[in-house]
Amino acid sequence: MNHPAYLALADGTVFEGLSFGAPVLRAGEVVFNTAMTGYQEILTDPSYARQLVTLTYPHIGNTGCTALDDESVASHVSGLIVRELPTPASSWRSESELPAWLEARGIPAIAEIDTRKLTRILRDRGAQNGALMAGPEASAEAAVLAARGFPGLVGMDLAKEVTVKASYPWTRGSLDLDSGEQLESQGLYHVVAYDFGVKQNILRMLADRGCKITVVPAKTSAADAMALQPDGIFLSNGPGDPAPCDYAIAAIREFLERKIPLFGICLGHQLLGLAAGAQTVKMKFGHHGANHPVIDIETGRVMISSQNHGFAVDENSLPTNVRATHRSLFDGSLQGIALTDVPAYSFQGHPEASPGPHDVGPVFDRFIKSMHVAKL
Ligand SMILES: NC(=O)CC[C@H](N)C(=O)O
Repeated sequence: MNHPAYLALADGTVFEGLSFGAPVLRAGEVVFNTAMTGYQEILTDPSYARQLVTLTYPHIGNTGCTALDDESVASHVSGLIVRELPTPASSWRSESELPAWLEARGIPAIAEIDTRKLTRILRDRGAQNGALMAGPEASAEAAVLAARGFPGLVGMDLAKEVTVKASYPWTRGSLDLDSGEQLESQGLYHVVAYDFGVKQNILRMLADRGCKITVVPAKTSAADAMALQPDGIFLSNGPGDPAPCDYAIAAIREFLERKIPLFGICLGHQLLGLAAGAQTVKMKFGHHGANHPVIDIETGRVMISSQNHGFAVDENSLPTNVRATHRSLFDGSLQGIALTDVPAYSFQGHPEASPGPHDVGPVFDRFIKSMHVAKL
């Protein structure tokens, strides 16, 4: 028997449904994600901290869960919102059912609500502050109060909350589908990767391209990072507003002065933009999905990309030494930048996909090439 669950928005709108995760109350920003696959990767993407994620695809949970699909050790998402209660898992890869998996991680989940109606609200009015309360004690009133008490993501530094406590090495690449073996990095380049909430597939894709990686905490100073003698610096994805992450912006400015190859993804892209002198803005409902077309401005090539962001670098604020390299074909927003005087690049979407299409994978190669050139 499923207990009741309530999803409340700060404007007082309440959706009543059934609980299938942990019996807890969590507040956050309510967003919608249009990806049709990859619920487990979404639920383990640390960039979703303090967000309640609505999946517009209705059949969620029917392939179960496996540790192989985790994008991080912990789950930081605040809650899950879906149309239908999950059916029993049917997949040879499945190790656990989604409801048990959510409960074990303390994540509340609501099903049997009208996710189309909710998504239309979010699309028309923008991402909303909200709260999800599930379990035998759940009440609509308590959910509304919690929704109204959530201050919103603007100004919230969450990278410092989800980052790793101590640095660690990473050399593991992707699973080789022919042999079933986990590939190992050849160790050609040493990359210091700032963990602002890193997704592991980024580390695997760097390892596949010959990088051995030292993952470091978000507040690592530029001097400490340089002491590790890296060939390049990587800035990861992560949750929250990039603007308050002043420690990271200061470190990136030093890396730019030293002209060391640098590559950023998502939050890392936004932080590079801020360090270079541009500004970031909060988007209306952001981009969360796995089919977003992005154009490479130089080549005219269009790629279908995975996206998950609610802030963006404002293209109009780019200083003269920063070039726009990619744009979203959904709303024209900036999707990539390159500095003209140093080998520093970044991409707003998710070239590592996971979940999503692999069209943008080659943007990693530009970083590898710049480390190769710097070593010559
Ligand atoms: N995936 C990310 O890195 C997200 C970046 C940032 N938290 C945003 O919402 O825009």
